[in-house]
Amino acid sequence: VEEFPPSGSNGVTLRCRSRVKSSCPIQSKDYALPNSSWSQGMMDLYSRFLEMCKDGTWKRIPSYSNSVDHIPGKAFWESLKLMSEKERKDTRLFPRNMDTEGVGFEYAMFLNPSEKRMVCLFQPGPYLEGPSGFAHGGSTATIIDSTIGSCATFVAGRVMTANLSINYRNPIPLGSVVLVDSKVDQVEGRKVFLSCHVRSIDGQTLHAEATALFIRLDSTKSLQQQMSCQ
Ligand SMILES: CCCCC/C=C\C/C=C\C/C=C\C/C=C\CCCC(=O)SCCNC(=O)CCNC(=O)[C@H](O)C(C)(C)COP(=O)(O)OP(=O)(O)OC[C@H]1O[C@@H](n2cnc3c(N)ncnc32)[C@H](O)[C@@H]1OP(=O)(O)O
Repeated sequence: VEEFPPSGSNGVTLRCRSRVKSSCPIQSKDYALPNSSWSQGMMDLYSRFLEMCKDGTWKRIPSYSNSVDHIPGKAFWESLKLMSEKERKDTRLFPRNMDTEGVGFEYAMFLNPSEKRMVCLFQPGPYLEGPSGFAHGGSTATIIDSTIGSCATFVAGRVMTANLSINYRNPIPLGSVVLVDSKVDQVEGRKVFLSCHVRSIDGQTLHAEATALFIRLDSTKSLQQQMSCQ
């Protein structure tokens, strides 16, 4: 069974590995669902975006601890050949590397396919501290890269960050909620140019702005193309 994005409300996607009989599904936990560490501000913003998903304008993007679990359709099976069982078990996406809820990266992404836009609701926890009481700039770079990267992945398929340029305008208080808003500006051959703004929920504070260049790695179809075929 393959679903993308998953339609179930429990956030659990069932998939089968090619080397495993179909009676042995793998359950991947979706981390982009509310948990008890989410503040009221995070919950309100999440509900607002869920509401905007109802007419199909926006799509909630599930978040798993391993990048291969994000790849739908044929590419998913192909990717399994490229990654051993051991690698699957022993690796984790960097922003999903902490088990305790609320201490690290709490985030959820939403995609607007027609605008080629990905937003991320981000609540940085206490283990992301840089300056006292504020998020480390590296954690801000990580969430920007992940949001922009997911946006580029949606539009172009397998990509890598070639350049990421960030201007830090105002520090992000730990435990606050910010909106990371990214979009594809231009695609030229293998090059995908994107931009991003990180703002407070009320839009009054600009925390950071960024531009990025991603390079498409191969000729696989974009996730957008794959989704429209399903
Ligand atoms: C429904 C939607 C679902 C969306 C979500 C789905 C999935 C999400 C999945 C998982 C989510 C997880 C994370 C999100 C995704 C990503 C975030 C993390 C991304 C990273 O954390 S990634 C690690 C850091 N990243 C690197 O570790 C890159 C090291 N690097 C290289 O691996 C190579 O460098 C490479 C591949 C970049 C290029 O190498 P290459 O050999 O393929 O290509 P080449 O060098 O020929 O460049 C081709 C043309 O780009 C120009 N060019 C290249 N680099 C440039 C630069 N820096 N500035 C200006 N121009 C540049 C050249 O000048 C040439 O231009 P021209 O063709 O005009 O001459």
